Amino acid sequence: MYNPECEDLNKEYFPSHNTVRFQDHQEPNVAVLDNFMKITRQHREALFNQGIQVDQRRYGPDRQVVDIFYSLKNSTQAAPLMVFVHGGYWQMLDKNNSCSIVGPYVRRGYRVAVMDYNLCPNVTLGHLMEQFRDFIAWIFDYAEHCQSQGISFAGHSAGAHLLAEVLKSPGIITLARARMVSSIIFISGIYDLREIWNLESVNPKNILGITHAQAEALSPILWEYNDVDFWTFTGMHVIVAEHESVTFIEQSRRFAESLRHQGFKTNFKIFKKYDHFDIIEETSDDKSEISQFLRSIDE
Ligand SMILES: N[C@@H](CC(=O)c1ccccc1NC=O)C(=O)O
Repeated sequence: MYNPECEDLNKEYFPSHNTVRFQDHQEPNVAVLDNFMKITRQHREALFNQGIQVDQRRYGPDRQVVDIFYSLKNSTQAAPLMVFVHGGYWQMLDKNNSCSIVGPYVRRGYRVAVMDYNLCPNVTLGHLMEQFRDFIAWIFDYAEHCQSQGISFAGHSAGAHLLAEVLKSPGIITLARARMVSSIIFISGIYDLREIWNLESVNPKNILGITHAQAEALSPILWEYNDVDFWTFTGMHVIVAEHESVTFIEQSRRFAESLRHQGFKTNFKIFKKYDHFDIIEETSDDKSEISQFLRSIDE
């Protein structure tokens, strides 16, 4: 249990119920989510008015596609690559809601990959994580083909959970590949599935298709990582917003502790004033706290 004083586990695991914005709305939780959907779509549209190009690639059947954003003006094929993995409890959202981070990185000369993945219940969470490994293999092949100057990964919420796979993919990650990765940014993630696998609000009618044993096996906070020495030069950044539930903040803190304890170079930070949603929305704004932080990682 991450919040010993918790009265309602559903609220702990429903980020929209922990916002302090939209308090003049009848249902702030609905308003914050509607706003997130609207704003993040606008962020994608705005990219095309700034002369940013996109190539669509496929890493598998169905929804397994990646958009690669770049600017013809200020990036070559060998530009550093930022890869973003969206959240939505493995059952909602897509790449079109997930482009807020693109503009600032492209303006700094990066290519940015924003991916879609198959959602539950079309796949089980176990199957989704296998397919995510296919994506990891694909994106490293792509980066090698482009001779990318480096790769960074960022994942939000359930996307941060998926990202932990990068650290645990023997056979895909070689020493040379790990050395290409400058940073992995875990944003407001969920790393322990033991409390949610049978929580009706998060996993209604078990649409994730997991058993208790799988919930444990699919929890990065419980993993023992091999090849930690591959990652000596990679910074792990576990960050979380202030206006999240105690459970979300504690999951991030303990995940960071687990990574650090196992030998990864790990930074943990709570972002004041943000909630689960504007911590992503504001990545579109070069001047925001979160964008300044993301820039500081590269310096
Ligand atoms: N139904 C959830 C939505 C949610 O969890 C969520 C929404 C957008 C991005 C990430 C989310 N959560 C975890 O992946 C809520 O109301 O908080």
